This record gives sequence, structure tokens and C-alpha cells, in this order.
Amino acid sequence: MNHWFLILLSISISISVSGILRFIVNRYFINTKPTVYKLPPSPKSIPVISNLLWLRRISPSNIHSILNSLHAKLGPIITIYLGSRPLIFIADRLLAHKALIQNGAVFANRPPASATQKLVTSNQRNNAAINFLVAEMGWDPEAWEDPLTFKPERFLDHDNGTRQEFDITGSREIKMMPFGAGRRICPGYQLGMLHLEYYVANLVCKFEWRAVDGDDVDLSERTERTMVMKNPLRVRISPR
Ligand code: HEM
Repeated sequence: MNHWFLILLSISISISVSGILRFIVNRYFINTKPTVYKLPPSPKSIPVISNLLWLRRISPSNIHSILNSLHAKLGPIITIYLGSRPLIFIADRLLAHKALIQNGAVFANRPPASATQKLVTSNQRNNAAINFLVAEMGWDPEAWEDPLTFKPERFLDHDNGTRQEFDITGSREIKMMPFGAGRRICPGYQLGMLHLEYYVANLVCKFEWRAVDGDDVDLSERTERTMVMKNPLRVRISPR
């Protein structure tokens, strides 16, 4: 008989036998009854079909508007099923503070990286991935005056004159979380901030920046994989 056939036959037999043994051990010797947690509300769905429809509809450019409309209907914390896996989305910065700062130990594990988690920071609890909608937190008018207006000075005035540095770690209150928050906050956040400040300061210090004639700075946005300028800024730069 062909060698390959014998090899394949023995692999299939060993997989089947190990599957049967695992089933017997789990069923009769180990109490594997799963704990059922009540998950946050989710849109009404027909199993499998709804999942496929979701997957067809969701893309990096519309995921935020789909999630926003679901949050408006169901509240700041919702569940969406992708396959059999629940994904929990938290859009509220106070809930994020409760989860990541006040209950940091519970929310300290992480799933392996996937496409969804490139858009939002994520956190895994049992079989559910928990995603924090960081953009919504940054657009909260309770945290920021005119959140969509370009006002860099807001980072100078944030502390009611106490001259405290803006708390980017969110330990007191989460107003934005570019580096995550709590136990798994980015350990390189100070280095990251230092590099960015140094980079921008050098661009301003070393070059003169002028808008191309007739152009104005247009801060309208367009969503691609990340948020980009709808009309990219065109400038003439010259060494100072
Ligand atoms: C502007 C620059 C940076 C940004 C915006 C950024 C942002 C982030 C974010 C959002 C996370 C995930 C936090 C979470 O899971 O909740 C993270 C994790 C991490 N970052 Fe950064 N980061 C930056 C720079 C850096 C630098 C310079 C380093 C190292 C020198 C670094 C090392 C790490 C590591 C090791 C983790 C994983 C931490 C963990 O899983 O416990 N990052 N970062």
C-alpha cells in the first residue's frame, strides 16, 4: 500500500482517538460547565446570517458610524458577535476609567493582534474582546470645549490655573487615551511624547512655513484606515 496513504490514515486515526479521549475526559472527569456571563446589549440578530451581513457591511471607513448608531440605540456599552466571538465596545470615558483604572487587574490581559484592534485599543476578558472607542472619548463635549475645533492651547488651560501637566495616563480622569490606560498603558509613552515634541519643535524652529498662495488650512477630515485630511495641507517651507 502507498506510504502516504498509511501516514494520512494514522494521522486521522490519532486525531480522532485524541478527540474522543478529550471528550470523555471533559465530559466525565472534569467539570467544564462554562460560566455564563450576562453580556451588554447587542443588536437583534439572526445567528450566522447576521454575522455575515455585519462582516460585509463593516469596513475601516464606516466602522465608526455603524458603532455610533448602535451606541445611540443601545447605550455606551454594547456587544457585537463576529462569528461566535463576542466583541464588547465601550464608548464612554467614565466606563473606560472604571474598567482600566479602577478594575485594572481584571482587564489586564490582551488578545493577539488582529485587524479590528488596529483601529481601537482592545482588551480580552475570557472569550470576549473589549474595545475602547478612543475617538468618541476625545470628542466628548463634557471633557473638551468645542472638541472638534483645533485649539492646541486647550492643553495649557486644562488645569484651572494649577499649572499641573495634562494627565495623559488618565489616572485621575480619562479625557483621551492615545497610549491606553491602566496596567497595560504603553510603557514607552514618555519616550513617544518626547520624540513627538522634539520633532515638531524642530520643524517649527528650523523652517519657515507658508501656505501655498490661495490655499487655506482646511481641517475637514476623511476616514481611511486612519483619519486623514480631506484636503491635504500644501505648504512652502524654507530654512530659517
Ligand atoms: C507616539 C508614540 C506611541 C503611541 C501612540 C503608543 C501607543 C500605544 C498603545 C495604544 C498601546 C496599547 C495599550 C493597551 O493595550 O491598552 C501601546 C502598547 C505598547 N507600547 Fe506604545 N506607543 C507609542 C510609543 C511607544 C514606544 C516609543 C515604545 C517603546 C520604546 C512603546 C512600547 C510599547 C509596548 C511594549 C506596548 C505593549 C505594552 C503591554 O502590552 O503591556 N510604545 N502603545
